[in-house]
Amino acid sequence: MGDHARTITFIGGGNMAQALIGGLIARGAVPRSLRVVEPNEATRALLIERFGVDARADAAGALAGAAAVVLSVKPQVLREVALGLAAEVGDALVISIAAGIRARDIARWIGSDRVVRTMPNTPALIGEGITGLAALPACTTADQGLADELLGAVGRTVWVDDESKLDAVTAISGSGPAYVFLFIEALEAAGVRMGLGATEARALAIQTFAGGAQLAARSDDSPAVLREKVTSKGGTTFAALTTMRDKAVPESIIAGALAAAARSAELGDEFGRD
Ligand SMILES: NC(=O)C1=CN([C@@H]2O[C@H](COP(=O)(O)OP(=O)(O)OC[C@H]3O[C@@H](n4cnc5c(N)ncnc54)[C@H](OP(=O)(O)O)[C@@H]3O)[C@@H](O)[C@H]2O)C=CC1
Ligand SMILES: O=C(O)[C@@H]1CCC=N1
Repeated sequence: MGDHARTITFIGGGNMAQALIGGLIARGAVPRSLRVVEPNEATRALLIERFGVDARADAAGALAGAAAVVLSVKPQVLREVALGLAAEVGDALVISIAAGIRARDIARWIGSDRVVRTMPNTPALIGEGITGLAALPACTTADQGLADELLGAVGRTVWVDDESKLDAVTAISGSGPAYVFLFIEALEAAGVRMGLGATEARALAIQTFAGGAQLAARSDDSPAVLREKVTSKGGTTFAALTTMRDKAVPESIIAGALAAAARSAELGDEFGRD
């Protein structure tokens, strides 16, 4: 971040807030310039010990002088949290990372139209995140720049032209790390079943994912062409892919992602509006 002393207040210090905070500090943010309002005492202790941030139980005064407030609580409690911040928000830009909840609902609750809705992911912790963002029209160029800088410090940023597309972003990259971990877990289990040690099976699976992803990112070939280059005629990969197709693996992945997007929209209906 350019201005290392700028105050950013997180409301909710759970898994995703910790990934963002860890990533921001690794990129040079001053720990004490990050405030976190977190009701859970054990989580507060962890935030202080691990990151050295200003963790507190009470939101009163926590937004004083803050450039932005990052709403990082579960969608189910966002309405209550935002209503409670209406008297505190002042000039702070409102950035939500909550799945599903629409920016206009947050704006109504918190009493500010300067709301940026975002969908980051946990690889932010190691600076390898990717975040989808959409801003309400009242946001200035500077507001969008601040949100981009904040989330861009922990990975890539992708602005979408229509906020509803964030449901799809959630299904691909927000929830996506969990699909990757599931795949790694399954490959590790397969390796163990074939007699490899768990440690070596995991190392093989993880490096294969990392190497495959990097190759896909850097190569001029499409993922489909790269896949064909692994698949020798009558060989082992062909045997694997035929079995995976028989078991509808590609369709299952697509169906899973569609379910995530549907749940995102549903969260907006269920816990948004009023
Ligand atoms: N995890 C992920 O990969 C991603 C999550 N998100 C979004 O981030 C948000 C948080 O998710 P996640 O970090 O996984 O969830 P967590 O449950 O880990 O974190 C939420 C934290 O907020 C605390 N909290 C509850 N009520 C309040 C309150 N009134 N004021 C302040 N803090 C409160 C919770 O405490 P307690 O546990 O005691 O209730 C908890 O520590 C969600 O909206 C989710 O959709 C977005 C992208 C990716
Ligand atoms: O599972 C969830 O609802 C959140 C949003 C994206 C990742 N985790």
